[in-house]
Amino acid sequence: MTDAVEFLVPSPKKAAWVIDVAQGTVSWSNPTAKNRFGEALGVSRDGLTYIDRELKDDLTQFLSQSDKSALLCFHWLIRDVSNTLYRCTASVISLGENHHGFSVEAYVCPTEVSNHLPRYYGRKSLPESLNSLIFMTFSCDGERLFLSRRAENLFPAVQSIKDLFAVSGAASYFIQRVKFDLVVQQELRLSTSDGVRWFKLEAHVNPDNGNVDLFAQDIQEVRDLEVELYKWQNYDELTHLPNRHLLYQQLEKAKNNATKRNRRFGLMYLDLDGFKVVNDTFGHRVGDKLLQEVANRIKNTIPPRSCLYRLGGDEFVVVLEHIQDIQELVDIAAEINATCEQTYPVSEMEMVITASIGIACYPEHGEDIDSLLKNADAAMYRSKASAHNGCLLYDAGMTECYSAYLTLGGGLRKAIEEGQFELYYQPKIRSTDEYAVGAEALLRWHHPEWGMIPPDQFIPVAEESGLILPLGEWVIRRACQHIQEWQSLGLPPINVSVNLSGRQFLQHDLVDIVQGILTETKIDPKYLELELTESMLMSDAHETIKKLHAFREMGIMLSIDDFGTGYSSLAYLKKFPIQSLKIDRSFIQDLGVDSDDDAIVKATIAMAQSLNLKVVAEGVESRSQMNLLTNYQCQEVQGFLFAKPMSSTDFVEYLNNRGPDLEAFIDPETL
Ligand SMILES: Nc1nc2c(ncn2[C@@H]2O[C@@H]3COP(=O)(O)O[C@H]4[C@@H](O)[C@H](n5cnc6c(=O)[nH]c(N)nc65)O[C@@H]4COP(=O)(O)O[C@H]3[C@H]2O)c(=O)[nH]1
Repeated sequence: MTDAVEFLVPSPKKAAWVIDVAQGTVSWSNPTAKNRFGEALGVSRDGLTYIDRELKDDLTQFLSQSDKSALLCFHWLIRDVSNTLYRCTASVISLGENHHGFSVEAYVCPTEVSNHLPRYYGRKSLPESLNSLIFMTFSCDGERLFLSRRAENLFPAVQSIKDLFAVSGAASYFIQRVKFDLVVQQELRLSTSDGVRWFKLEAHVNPDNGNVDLFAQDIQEVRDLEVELYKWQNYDELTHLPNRHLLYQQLEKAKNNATKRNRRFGLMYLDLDGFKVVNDTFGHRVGDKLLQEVANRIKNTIPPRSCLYRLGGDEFVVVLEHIQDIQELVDIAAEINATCEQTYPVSEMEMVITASIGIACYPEHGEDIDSLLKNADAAMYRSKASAHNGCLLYDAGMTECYSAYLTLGGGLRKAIEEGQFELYYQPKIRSTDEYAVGAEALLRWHHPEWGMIPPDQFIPVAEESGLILPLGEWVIRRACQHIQEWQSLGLPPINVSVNLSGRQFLQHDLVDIVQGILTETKIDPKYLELELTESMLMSDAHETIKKLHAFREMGIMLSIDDFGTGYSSLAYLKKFPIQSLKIDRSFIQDLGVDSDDDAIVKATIAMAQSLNLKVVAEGVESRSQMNLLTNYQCQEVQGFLFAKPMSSTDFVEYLNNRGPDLEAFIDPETL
């Protein structure tokens, strides 16, 4: 195969030499010939290089065929010092009066050709000797005169030279060139009995009769290889999308077009949220399948004038040319977000994955390709840090945030080691008597330089980097230690809920870790509650149910957080052994103002009760919201109306004032 490629792209430094036939010597050779062939050119004796005896005889005989020999070349095979096969092509030249020689050039010879190549041609038996090659002769008018056996098999219907060609325009051009140049070499597509294939053609006009001798070499395999190579360099193997290499090319073109025509084009940087977790948990085969599905979905969502690229991993870029205004980009990104988040049936699972998108527009957000890419990337990171499955348009302040985001990752690691984290507690209030009967543990990071960093900003970074696993374990341990401390202070035992992150929930030994912490802190498991989100339950129902049952068997309470923002299917929730659900604060916010939210909250509470689930409303800020929730028989509430999250010390004081008396205390589990 390599031979064939080399054959088509001969080295710029061709080996060439001249043979004096009468003397049987190489009378001149260029350095390439000397270096490449050494003694294969001939044996050195008395300062001369003598060619092989047999070759001398053949050349002499060839010459003796009078003038006819000059019309064709004499060919033979030779091996270079590294044993590579070359084809020598010798043309008759004059070395003085009645003194002839040969000018020789050597080309790498593909093995498949060498197998069929006769030692020479140009004698009477020429056509017969060429039967295994694709050789044809046409009259000066292009009429078929002779086809070798192999040519006959390939082109049985050919009557005229132009019938050979797949494209008639190419035929006329080639024939015209042959007429003018007399010797033509060209790569063209011919119509064979096997379909259209690429050939390397070599045509010579016979000066005696004007006939055209045509040699063809089938190079379809080489072409296929070249196409493969192009695909390999420019397309992603998994999704078949164009890759980074083509992206840069298209961006350059898009920029030039936009500058010339005073137009805009847009760039979207897409990164899947938590894809690493999918890969780590379900393996690369499932991850790959999911990537293919996502890529297909995005491809079908974007407008026809745009193009999707895969940069690698879970990163994609969309380029959109001819944008009228920036809002168009935002709308398309929102559409991508919406289609991405639908479930994906992968390996008999209903998988969920979302994408964070950063948008940059030329020329507003960068005048060169690198700045545009960098800024779209920064916007994507910003979007990911604020919430998953969102999109953000770049603005100049983001580059700063971006570097802060990157340093957060490193800072997080140090923060765990240096104990910069603290758990705050927000009371959960029983609606009937407004006593604090539980609390939610909320993580706080006291950064030595930046002060308090809210969890919304660092939890996504911790998720992405995997640091959520040690951090999440620390949260569960610390919450259990506090439960134990409060009980030893004589406070009524209350239930404390801890948020689990998606990646943490997928951790294969999570059940063992929690069991270890319970044993270590010696608390009754019923006082620990794990808050899960709907999307965690959707990823792999079978594994999830197994894990949830293991927690339930240990006596741990389970709840669904942010209910209403995901699948909101109560029927689906029936499958899981959970005890309560928390209505997301976005529904509570407009309670009494937005009748839709009222209806949703009312229906959720009613349905949850029919499933024997406790309902907690979060984000209660006003008395009117509280009154409505009590009316709808929501059992517990949480919100700034009662208390903001507070440190453990403050919470102890709070419980002393607002918690139920020990005697009057009702065990939360009996609610
Ligand atoms: N506007 C308003 N907000 C209220 C009100 N009542 C409570 N909140 C806030 O709502 C969030 C409730 O927590 P979440 O939905 O689980 O949402 C949490 C949770 O998803 C995540 N998070 C916090 N701690 C942890 C943790 O230890 N592990 C994990 N995985 N996530 C955590 O960060 C999110 C945000 O936590 P926070 O900033 O502490 O924000 C808390 C809380 O301060 C109210 O009346 N009005």
